This record gives sequence, C-alpha cells and structure tokens, in this order.
Amino acid sequence: MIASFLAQARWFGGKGRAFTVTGTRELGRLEPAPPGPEVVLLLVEVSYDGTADRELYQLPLALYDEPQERLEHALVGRWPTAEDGAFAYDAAHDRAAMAQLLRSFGERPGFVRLPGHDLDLDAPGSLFSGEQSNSSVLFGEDSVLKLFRKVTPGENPDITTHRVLTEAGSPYVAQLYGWIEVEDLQLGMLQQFLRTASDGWDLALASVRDLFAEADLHAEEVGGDFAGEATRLGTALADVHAQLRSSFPTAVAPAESVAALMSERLDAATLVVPELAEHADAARAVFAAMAGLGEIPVQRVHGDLHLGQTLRTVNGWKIVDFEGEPAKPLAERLLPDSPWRDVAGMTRSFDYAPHAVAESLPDVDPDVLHQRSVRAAEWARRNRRAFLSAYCDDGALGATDRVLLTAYVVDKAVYECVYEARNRPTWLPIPLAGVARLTAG
Ligand SMILES: Nc1ncnc2c1ncn2[C@@H]1O[C@H](COP(=O)(O)OP(=O)(O)O)[C@@H](O)[C@H]1O
Ligand SMILES: O=P(O)(O)O[C@H]1O[C@H](CO)[C@@H](O[C@H]2O[C@H](CO)[C@@H](O)[C@H](O)[C@H]2O)[C@H](O)[C@H]1O
Repeated sequence: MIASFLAQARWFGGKGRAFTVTGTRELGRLEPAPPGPEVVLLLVEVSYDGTADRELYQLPLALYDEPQERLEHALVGRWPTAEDGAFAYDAAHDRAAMAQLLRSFGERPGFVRLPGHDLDLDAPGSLFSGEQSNSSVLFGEDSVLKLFRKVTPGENPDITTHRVLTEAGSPYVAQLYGWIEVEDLQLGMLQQFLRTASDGWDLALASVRDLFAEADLHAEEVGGDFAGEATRLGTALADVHAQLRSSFPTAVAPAESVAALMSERLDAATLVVPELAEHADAARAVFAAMAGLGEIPVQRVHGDLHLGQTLRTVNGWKIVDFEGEPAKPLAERLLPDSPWRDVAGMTRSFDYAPHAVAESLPDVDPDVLHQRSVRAAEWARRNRRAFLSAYCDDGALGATDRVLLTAYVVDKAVYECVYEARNRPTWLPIPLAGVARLTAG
C-alpha cells in the first residue's frame, strides 16, 4: 500500500526504478487533539531491486477511525491499530494534522524554535506546494513548514545554511524560525512566509511573453524587460556567497578532480540520454580546459540554483531551497563547492525561460520559428550579461573564471538532460539544445 502511494508522489525520487518498501519505523506520535487525528511520524525505507541502494522517505500519517472524504486523494491505506485499523492519510494534506505539528514547536523535544519571532501557533495550515521535491505547508500568513521527504541522517544543508544566513541578518533569504529533528534526522524546516513573493521563474516567463508579443521590439525596449531584475539577482547571489564564505569553511579543490567528476557525470548521463553522445567529445574538451586550472576555491553554496528558487518580494529578491541537487547523496551536497556552480545554474535558467515559452507556442512557419529562436537567444544573452555583471560587481569576468563558468554551465546542462528525461521528457530538447550550443565550435 505504501509502495503504490510513493510511486505516484511527485516528491518520490525513485520513479522509473523497480523498488520495494523494505521497512517502516515510527519516529514519534502526536496525540490526537479531537477532532484532529493521531499523527504518526513515519519513516519508510525503500530498496531498489537488484541493487544495494536504499533510501529513507518521510511519510507522516494522519490516522482517522472513519474515512475522510476530503482527504481521499491523500489516502495511503489502512493502518493497523488495536481496534479495526485506521484510515491513514498523508498528513501533509490534512489541516488538523498540520496544526498539531505547528503547535509542537517549542513544546515537544525535537521541535526546535529559534528566538526572534513571535510564532502564530494557531494559524491554519494548508499545503501550498506538494508538487516539488518536498512538501510545504503554509500557516496563515505567518510561516511555512517544509517537510523534507527524502531524508538522510545528519545535517540538512537547507536548515544549516538558512540558520547561518538568518543569524547573519541576510536580507536575501526567508528567516529561519525553527526545525524538526528526531534522533539524527532533520525532518522539517519552519521559516518566514514571504507574503508578497512572486516566483522568479514566473516573472521571467512573463517577460519573455512580453517580448514575443512585440514582434518589432528588442528585449530592452519592451515593458517587461527583465534585465533590472537579473542585475538585482546577481547582487543578491554575490552577497549570499560572500556571507557563506565567511560563515562556513572554505578550501581549494584540484580542478583536475572536479573536471574528472564532470566527465563521469557526462558518461552516466549519456546512458540515460543517448542523444548526448554526439556532443560528448566537445563537452570533454570543455572539462579538459578546466582541468588545467590548478586549484579552485570552494565554499558552501546553494548547489541547485535556478529562477524557480528565487522569489521577488517588496523587499527585493530572496533565494530559497539550499538543499542542493535532489539526486546527489547528502555527503556530496555538504561538500564545499565552487560558487560558479550557482552562477551556472542561473545562467542555464536564463536560457530555459525563453525556450520554454517558445516550446509552448503552436508550430508556425519556419521564418517565425527562426525569428523566435533569435529573440529567445537575445533575451537569454541580455539577462545573463546583466546578472553576471552585477555578480562580478560590474567588473568583467577574467579568463580563468570564464573557463570555469563554461565548464559548470555544460555540467549543469548535462544534469538537466537527465532530470528532464526522467521527469518531463517533452522538455528534454531545451537542455539538449543547450549542450549542443555550448559545446559547438
Ligand atoms: N519562505 C517562503 N515563502 C513563500 N513561498 C516560499 C517560501 N519558500 C519557498 N516558497 C515557495 O515554495 C516553493 C517550494 O519551495 P522549495 O524550497 O523550492 O521546495 P522544494 O525543496 O520542494 O523544491 C518555491 O518554489 C517557492 O515558490
Ligand atoms: O526545484 P528543485 O530543487 O526540485 O530542482 C529540480 O527541478 C527543477 C525544475 O523544477 C530543475 O530546473 C530546471 O527547470 C527550470 C524550469 O522549470 C529551469 O529554470 C532550470 O534552469 C532548470 O535547471 C532543476 O534542475 C532540478 O534540480
């Protein structure tokens, strides 16, 4: 029953692989506060058939004696109890269960609350993003609880990075209010709800649509020009990187080993996306150029930055989700990395946005298609330049930085090919064309 629930959940990372649920463990129970349910903090172990791979997922359950029609879509199955067996629902979808979780902050061991914010413990909860790697529940207009779905023992970088930036007073993140920690598992993160936020990805798409609607104008001439925002994003990222450099350990890494990892990732990606093979030699040449750079500085970074991880508020841009690439093992996500990885992530996003809009438009004659692709490239170039220039504090990118950035951009586009093949196959052409362009000539 749990296996079939997992298989259809967007946040389940094992989609497309044969797996078995090899264990469940209760991490705790929150007593019912009638008419609310009993909440079981459940950990599910998943093993992938024919491999030694194992993963842990958090599936908090709301147990009710009677079926709950309003929660039908979140039914996990029947759960054994002393009596007949309860109806078990994914608790993230249940307001009453989430209210119990919120009220536990500062009350129950493991529900850690940071000072500095008068938390509204009675705010009503509603799931506002169940379609991501994790599930986020909004409490009134006060706070957001992100329940981590795939969990690994040890530090969760989303919590520790937010904590450091909150304590340093960074204006570029939502303030951390607390977290849930049971044994050595960090299960959830409670933070400031950014009430006035607009998603950076949505704003970028709106800007591109504005450009496409004005056949005779250039990107800088349309009302929805995004370059000012791209500039502010560059400033925000530079500031966050500087803060992370001063708060977490820094080091240097041999460029040769980083380049070797990129090549390995390319080999693995080519098995999933065979179309990458024709660009593999050119991509390896990009990585080889980087390998010759000696040692490169590394530090705590975001790790999976793209426009969808940025929110525009009345108080400027905020960066969210410091968990790193969802597919990477935790140990790897905690390692210091090059800040160019984040810059590359944004660079790729500036390429994605115009091409995602172009892909969504109905097919038309070749001249229009050509014109659209020229204008998509123009939008991407303009915003990439604005972002980079602000990131470098209006200075130009040095030759070494350019080589590094190019390698990280290619690496990111290769990663995206695998991500799209697994999650949104119709979008695969976007990063694939990116790899082709980046490695051409
Ligand atoms: N503090 C916040 N306030 C308002 N919205 C937020 C906040 N944090 C994240 N979001 C929104 O929720 C979405 C999911 O958050 P994110 O941290 O990226 O979760 P996931 O790990 O599931 O991808 C983001 O795209 C953003 O739009
Ligand atoms: O937000 P997540 O941490 O789950 O990141 C994953 O999903 C992203 C898509 O939601 C994916 O981003 C890719 O698509 C974006 C448009 O939807 C685009 O802006 C990004 O540039 C592109 O990488 C991300 O790679 C993946 O890790």
